[in-house]
Amino acid sequence: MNNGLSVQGVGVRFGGLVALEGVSVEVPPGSVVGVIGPNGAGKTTLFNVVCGFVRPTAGSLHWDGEPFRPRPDRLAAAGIARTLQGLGLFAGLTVAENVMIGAHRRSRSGFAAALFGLPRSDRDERELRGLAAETLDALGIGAAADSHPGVLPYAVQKKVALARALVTRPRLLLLDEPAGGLGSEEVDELAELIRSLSCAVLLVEHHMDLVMSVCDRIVVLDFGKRIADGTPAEIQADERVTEAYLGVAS
Ligand SMILES: Nc1ncnc2c1ncn2[C@@H]1O[C@H](COP(=O)(O)OP(=O)(O)OP(=O)(O)O)[C@@H](O)[C@H]1O
Repeated sequence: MNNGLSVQGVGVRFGGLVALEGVSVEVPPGSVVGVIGPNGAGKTTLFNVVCGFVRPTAGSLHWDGEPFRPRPDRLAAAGIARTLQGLGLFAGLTVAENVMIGAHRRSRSGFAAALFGLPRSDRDERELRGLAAETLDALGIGAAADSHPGVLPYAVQKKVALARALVTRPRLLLLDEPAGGLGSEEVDELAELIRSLSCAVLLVEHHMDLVMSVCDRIVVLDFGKRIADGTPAEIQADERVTEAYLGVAS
């Protein structure tokens, strides 16, 4: 079994509807793997399986060679972080505090203790603040640390959500449509950022230019099945992929 994430033969049924059938995806350490496909192809369902939001009805997952039953609340401890389509930021907390929530697993007494000023949390809180500031700086938004998310442009809010994921120093980052709502310059910036990451990335995305420019490999889903898996050049030349997107029967 390879290191990294391995999804093997995964199937998901919602009642009578087959959302995924026999889908396999490998995400080796340090690689960027994209998942694309027309609307309803099963991309989000696959993402939710890896996050532990949806339990597969068939197949298996392995993480670093070990059988893996993901649970959303245990992802960070496993070295996996995610961002979701919605930003999920807390409007009443500052940007720094939002990012600190992502880092709380590194703290002994926990973010809640820091937030409510419980004993022995001072050092942890300082450590968390330092980590959050470092991560925000790395994303070029350190100046926004004390702002509330609501007053910031959408693209900056997306970076805050990304900082909250990256502050855990994950070995695998799961991104669900990170380009959604961004302008073309912002997407270019996002591409550069994804390329600069040292962790592995599983990227579910509609934005073809982004997927083609950052992915080492791309998996294409259609009606819940994997119809192609290859390099961006291979995927662009694959007739089955063009047919799936154009809705032409193969
Ligand atoms: N919780 C659910 N209950 C019932 N059916 C669902 C559920 N989630 C997804 N589906 C169905 O499963 C199929 C795959 O949906 P999914 O959202 O994974 O596709 P997608 O590729 O992410 O689509 P899009 O690009 O539109 O986001 C669709 O037919 C969808 O209606």
